[in-house]
Amino acid sequence: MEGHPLALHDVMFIPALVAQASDEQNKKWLRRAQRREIVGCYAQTELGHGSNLRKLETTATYDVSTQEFVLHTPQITSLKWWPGGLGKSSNYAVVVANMIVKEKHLGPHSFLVQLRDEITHQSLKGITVGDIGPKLSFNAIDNGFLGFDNYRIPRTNLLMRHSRVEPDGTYVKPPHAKINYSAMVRVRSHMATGQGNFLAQALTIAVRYSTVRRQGFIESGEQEVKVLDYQTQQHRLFPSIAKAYAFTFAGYETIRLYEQLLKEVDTGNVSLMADLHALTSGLKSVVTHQTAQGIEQARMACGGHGYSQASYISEIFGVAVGGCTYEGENMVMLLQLARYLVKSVEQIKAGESGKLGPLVAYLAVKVDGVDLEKGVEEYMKAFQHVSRLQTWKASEKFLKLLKSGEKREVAWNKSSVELTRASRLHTRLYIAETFKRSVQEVADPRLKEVLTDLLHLHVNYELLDMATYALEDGFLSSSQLDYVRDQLYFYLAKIRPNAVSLVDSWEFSDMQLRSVLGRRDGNVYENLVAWAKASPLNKTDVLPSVEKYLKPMMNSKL
Ligand SMILES: CCCCCCCCCCCCCCCCC/C=C/C(=O)SCCNC(=O)CCNC(=O)[C@H](O)C(C)(C)COP(=O)(O)OP(=O)(O)OC[C@H]1O[C@@H](n2cnc3c(N)ncnc32)[C@H](O)[C@@H]1OP(=O)(O)O
Ligand SMILES: Cc1cc2nc3c(=O)[nH]c(=O)nc-3n(C[C@H](O)[C@H](O)[C@H](O)COP(=O)(O)OP(=O)(O)OC[C@H]3O[C@@H](n4cnc5c(N)ncnc54)[C@H](O)[C@@H]3O)c2cc1C
Repeated sequence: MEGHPLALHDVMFIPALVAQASDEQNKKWLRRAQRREIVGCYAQTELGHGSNLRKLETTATYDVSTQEFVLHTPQITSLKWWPGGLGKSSNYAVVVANMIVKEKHLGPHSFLVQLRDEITHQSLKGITVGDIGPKLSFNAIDNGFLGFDNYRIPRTNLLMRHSRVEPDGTYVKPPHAKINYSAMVRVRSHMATGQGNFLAQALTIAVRYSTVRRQGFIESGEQEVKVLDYQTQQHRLFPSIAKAYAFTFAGYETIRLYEQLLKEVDTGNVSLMADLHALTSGLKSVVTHQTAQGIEQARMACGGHGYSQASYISEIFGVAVGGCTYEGENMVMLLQLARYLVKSVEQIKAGESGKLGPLVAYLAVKVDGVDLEKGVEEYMKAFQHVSRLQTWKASEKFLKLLKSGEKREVAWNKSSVELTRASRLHTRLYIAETFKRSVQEVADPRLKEVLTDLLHLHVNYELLDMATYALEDGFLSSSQLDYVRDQLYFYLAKIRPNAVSLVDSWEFSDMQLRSVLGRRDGNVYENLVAWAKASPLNKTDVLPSVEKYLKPMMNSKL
């Protein structure tokens, strides 16, 4: 859970080679990387810039006389900073640098760079590399810094699957300007399943513990109740169980799309790139945020013991919440999706609705009202309505500011909170729709019934959470919202008997969970005592600090 120093080798280094190095280059590098003869990382972010890639400062200047690139770190802010596995483990890196050929700045490009000697592992001359120090979590990963002092690499170390620099310095452009961002798009495509998994771990711990923990009464005179029987506890945990399933289903879809994109790009078709970028930008942001919230609620649902490291939930939280920042800070990525939404609105206004992609076609179709009692399809229409309403409002705000003479960037900034709201609603619609589609495809009728209950819980919870938007233009009445509330409480109670099975079905082993509270056998109290006794502070009855500090204080006459 704390991460692994070679994680980025598998998660980004190899995928960057697969997607960006030419077949010829990969004959040299890929097998070696796959066999772990070389260990790599993905070095893009710098001390001064992470979000705004166009302003990366590390330069790779082509020297036509030697047919080499000269990598250089011009100032302190240009140091690579954060890459996982860079500090101590990697001897190679895919380095993203601003490429300069014949004095022309050609923007960020990826290079394979050797950092350390393959035998001694010592850093090479011209390279400064090290670890950036302890972090909130992920402390088994050596996130690192890296500087170059006019460090030379062969021309052929530019990853040349999509763009090339010929020996004479002729630049051959890629088929899409952002094709070199593919390693990030890949991780973003996988993040919904990854985050769903983190949320599932925390929920497994909290739900199991909530059936062991007895406290208080619902009806007087009986045995104290399992805390999972409280409606508030169910409300805290069950909607997140639904989300963990929903994120996993949505993630399967984005992984499939990414695989499809890879194949299409290889045949020169880059048409899916904009759609997948918009989709994964929004999904990564919403999923990481809701996962962090869900894990924190799971921790609190365990009361005092949730705060102990014995719960292990704090470590899961620390790792998962990193996802709000890595692979694109959430606000920044929500605004990437917003660009796509605003463009879609502009297309509709220009009478080109027919050109809209399937995920945004609903923006052009108005619905007057819904009958929620008819079922989930009507909820989908309600989600579409709130997302459409907010997307149009935010877009109109931006377009009006533009028309009034504001510069594009200023108008964008003044509309950005509203735009991020639109992106979230659009993404939550996507999650609900993929959840619905996935449940409909389940073949086993008993499984389908339980998952359908979760789906109903999800759509009621989500609609209630978006109620402000739905009430704003009178789309939903307050009596409809009362119906949604009643449905929500109905499904909380209906799911209760299946709650443990729903979390057990994720099949985390005790070794994976590392939680005293979440033990499969439920022997929480005995093991909490054993865990506490094993604390380093309990190795001796009297600590040295007693002689050193406590006694002088206690014996002092002052
Ligand atoms: C089995 C595999 C497992 C996989 C992973 C599993 C994950 C599960 C968790 C397990 C944990 C494991 C370890 C943890 C790993 C952590 C690793 C972290 C790594 C990193 O963080 S790497 C660094 C990541 N950095 C970023 O993400 C930076 C964010 N910034 C950007 O991406 C860009 O700068 C930008 C997108 C915000 C803006 O780019 P730019 O300035 O160049 O572009 P513009 O804003 O001007 O936009 C111009 C148009 O280009 C389009 N665009 C941008 N990007 C793309 C893209 N990628 N694809 C297609 N199109 C793109 C914009 O939309 C614009 O289009 P428009 O038409 O003009 O609107
Ligand atoms: C655990 C972890 C692992 C990482 N691993 C790697 C790795 O392997 N390789 C690698 O290269 N990098 C890695 N990173 C770096 C990571 O990708 C960046 O930190 C991330 O992209 C955010 O960029 P930043 O730090 O520049 O944030 P900043 O952009 O400085 O964000 C600060 C604030 O500014 C806001 N902001 C910035 N730009 C805008 C904008 N245009 N509009 C509105 N608001 C804006 C943000 O929303 C945020 O609130 C890792 C980071 C972490 C935490």
